[in-house]
Amino acid sequence: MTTITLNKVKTIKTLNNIAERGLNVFDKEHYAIDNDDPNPDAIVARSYNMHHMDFNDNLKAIARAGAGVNNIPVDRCTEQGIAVFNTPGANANAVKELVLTSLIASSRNLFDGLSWVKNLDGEEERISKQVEAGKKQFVGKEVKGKTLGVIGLGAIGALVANDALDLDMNVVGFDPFISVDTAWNLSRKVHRAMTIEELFANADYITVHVPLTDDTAGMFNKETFALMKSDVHILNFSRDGLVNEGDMAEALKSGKVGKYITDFPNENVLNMPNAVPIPHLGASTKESEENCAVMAAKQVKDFLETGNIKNSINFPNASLPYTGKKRVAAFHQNVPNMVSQIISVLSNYNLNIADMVNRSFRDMAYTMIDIDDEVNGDILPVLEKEIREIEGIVSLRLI
Ligand SMILES: NC(=O)c1ccc[n+]([C@@H]2O[C@H](COP(=O)([O-])OP(=O)(O)OC[C@H]3O[C@@H](n4cnc5c(N)ncnc54)[C@H](O)[C@@H]3O)[C@@H](O)[C@H]2O)c1
Ligand SMILES: O=C(O)[C@H](O)COP(=O)(O)O
Repeated sequence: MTTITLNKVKTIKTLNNIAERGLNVFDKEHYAIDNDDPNPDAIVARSYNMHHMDFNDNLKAIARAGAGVNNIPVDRCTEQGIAVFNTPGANANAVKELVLTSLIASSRNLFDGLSWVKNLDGEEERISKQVEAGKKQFVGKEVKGKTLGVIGLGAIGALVANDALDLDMNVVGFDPFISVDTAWNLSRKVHRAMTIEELFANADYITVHVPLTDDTAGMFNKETFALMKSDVHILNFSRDGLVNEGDMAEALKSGKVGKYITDFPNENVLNMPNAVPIPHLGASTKESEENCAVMAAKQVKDFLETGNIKNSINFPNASLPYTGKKRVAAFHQNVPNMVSQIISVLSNYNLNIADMVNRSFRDMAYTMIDIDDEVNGDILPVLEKEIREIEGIVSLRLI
């Protein structure tokens, strides 16, 4: 359970390189960035693997400055009442640009050509002779008029799909859970595949933009390769676990898959001919790193200071204008009578309610209650103790 922190400097720990502009969101009067503090109030991270970490009792929030949260033990955070945030869309443009770059570059055999030319030596005249004689091995294909299949039409997939139309490609998209916002932003020229099999059957290039979950793990495997066109190019800027790499090696060897462009190099991929490993550069632009860091920091700061929640993946979104009145912020099980029990504690101390919000997300719920009256500091610890003792309360703050 978290403890109440009143007017003390809050500590933020970072686990990766976080852009300065983001860290500056935490003003020095109220926050310290301290990576050695064993008891931080919040963690800001990127891809750091947190599955092996124990979280301190005082930890209230973890912000992933980025999209994928498979590096965070989200269920354990929920059990401990720690809010986990990410930054939807903040790095989408950076990824889109690299996807389109790689799509064309690999189709034109640019990566192979570049490494070949770097190894040429000799006099200038000899080099140019070798170039003119050797370039035939890198004859590529134009993307114009070909079909791109986009799996996952979220922040990144939708941008890729729309821009690929401007390359005069036919675009087929598949996303059974597409959000209303994304659907509005998607060009009508993107053909909607009703099944993933339809997309596999028609695409010359496939790019995947879905999170790694139990449902999506290994979605590229020998059964699904069998449904694809020969010489299909597959681009994976999402996560390595989406691909069965043993099956991919076979598919590359047989020519079923012509190229495998992946942002997630590992020992297997480095040894696969026709794999193009990129060192996880999808989100690595100054703009994207700043967008993600600023968004993550603002969300954490707001949560710590007001209890308001935006873009959490395990707490419900909840917001109440913060007036400076004493606020009860409780994360609890989504079961009957929780709110009434909290209110009953307040009533016992004759405290009137100014405003409140209660939101639920799956099995959990979050309640914020603003107290109308000036609350005597002496009763705060008693209030805290009594509310914590309500069965089903997971974490509590009096802000
Ligand atoms: N390479 C990088 O640097 C980099 C950067 C950002 C994100 N990513 C990865 O890309 C993923 C997508 O990022 P995003 O910002 O577009 O996320 P997003 O949440 O905006 O979009 C994901 C989309 O996938 C869809 N989806 C989920 N399961 C699906 C399924 N089985 N079939 C088809 N669609 C499905 C969802 O409905 C959603 O629209 C992230 O989860 C992360 O793993 C990588
Ligand atoms: O999921 C993401 O946002 C990306 O994989 C980016 O990861 P990074 O922040 O470590 O570059």
